[in-house]
Amino acid sequence: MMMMTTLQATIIKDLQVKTQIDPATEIQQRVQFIQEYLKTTGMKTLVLGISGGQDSSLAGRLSQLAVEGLRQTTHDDNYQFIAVRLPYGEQADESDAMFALNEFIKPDRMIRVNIQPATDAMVASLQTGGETISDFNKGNIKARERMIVQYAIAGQHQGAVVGTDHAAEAVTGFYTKFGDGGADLTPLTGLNKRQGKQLLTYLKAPAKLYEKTPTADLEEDRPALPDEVALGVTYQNIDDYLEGKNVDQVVADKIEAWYQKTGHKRHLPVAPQDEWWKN
Ligand SMILES: NC(=O)c1ccc[n+]([C@@H]2O[C@H](COP(=O)([O-])OP(=O)(O)OC[C@H]3O[C@@H](n4cnc5c(N)ncnc54)[C@H](O)[C@@H]3O)[C@@H](O)[C@H]2O)c1
Ligand SMILES: Nc1ncnc2c1ncn2[C@@H]1O[C@H](COP(=O)(O)O)[C@@H](O)[C@H]1O
Ligand SMILES: O=P(O)(O)OP(=O)(O)O
Ligand SMILES: [Mg+2]
Repeated sequence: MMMMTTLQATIIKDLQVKTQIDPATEIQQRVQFIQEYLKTTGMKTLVLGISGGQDSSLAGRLSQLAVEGLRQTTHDDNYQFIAVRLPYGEQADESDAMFALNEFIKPDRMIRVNIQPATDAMVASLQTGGETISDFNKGNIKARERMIVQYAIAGQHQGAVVGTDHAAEAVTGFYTKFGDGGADLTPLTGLNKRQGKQLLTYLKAPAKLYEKTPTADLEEDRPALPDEVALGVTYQNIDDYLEGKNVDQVVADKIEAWYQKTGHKRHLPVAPQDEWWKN
């Protein structure tokens, strides 16, 4: 076991993680944040891809609660949440996504777009141009196609794209840059994975939504690859680390290596005047 290091303390501060949370307060503040963002920007809708996983279930429900509250206080029915199903062809766990939508999120509207034709066309065009795309890299194209669809829908409906990034993903940079990392607002920022579960429990989400194994499910060679296998550390490890608890040195080293390697994802593109990347 190691004691908390300076780097661990810096990461916790940078990612704005609280050691302990009050779920009711977190939900109220995060819903209020979404509402203030819409009112201040003049945007009317929220757009978010729903995979059937924990994070989009939580961000989706908070989005729906936010627009319902706005409709009540402003009497403006243009405030709407648009949930988007974005399968690549037939999604193996499609029933989980529909369960999340119908039994918990209950969005105003649902749109389904199959990202397979666009993804495959891009890979084929790259092949024609002389670039053979690996299965892993194709996975990132899928995540970016999902981003394109969400922005296309947002563009049609005065919408803002909601991102599902949170501290337990941000610390390892475990998302596709400008793919699922591309969004207008991220209401889950600062939460770790178990705090997300606490919020879902408070919201009376069916347990299977937060007991599901987290996966990006982007690779065809390794379908439904658990995030924890890809990362080499568990979310329990990551959550403990982010709460300032003692974790094994080997675990801390792995988390910190991911953090250092993915700093570029937590910043805007680098300009000549920037210094942060030299650290
Ligand atoms: N669970 C999830 O949330 C989720 C979702 C999607 C992807 N993923 C995972 O996230 C990872 C995404 O893959 P990735 O990180 O290889 O691809 P990425 O496209 O997100 O990031 C790599 C790209 O970032 C740029 N880059 C790399 N190093 C840089 C640096 N030092 N400075 C500036 N730019 C730099 C380069 O353009 C490089 O191609 C994969 O492991 C994937 O499975 C997880
Ligand atoms: N199959 C999917 N349909 C809709 N939206 C999806 C799908 N897969 C991923 N998403 C969105 O991307 C983020 C990130 O997913 P990770 O599992 O964390 O990689 C997810 O929250 C959805 O908004
Ligand atoms: O982003 P999601 O909803 O797919 O959740 P998870 O990361 O747990 O798969
Ligand atoms: Mg997922």
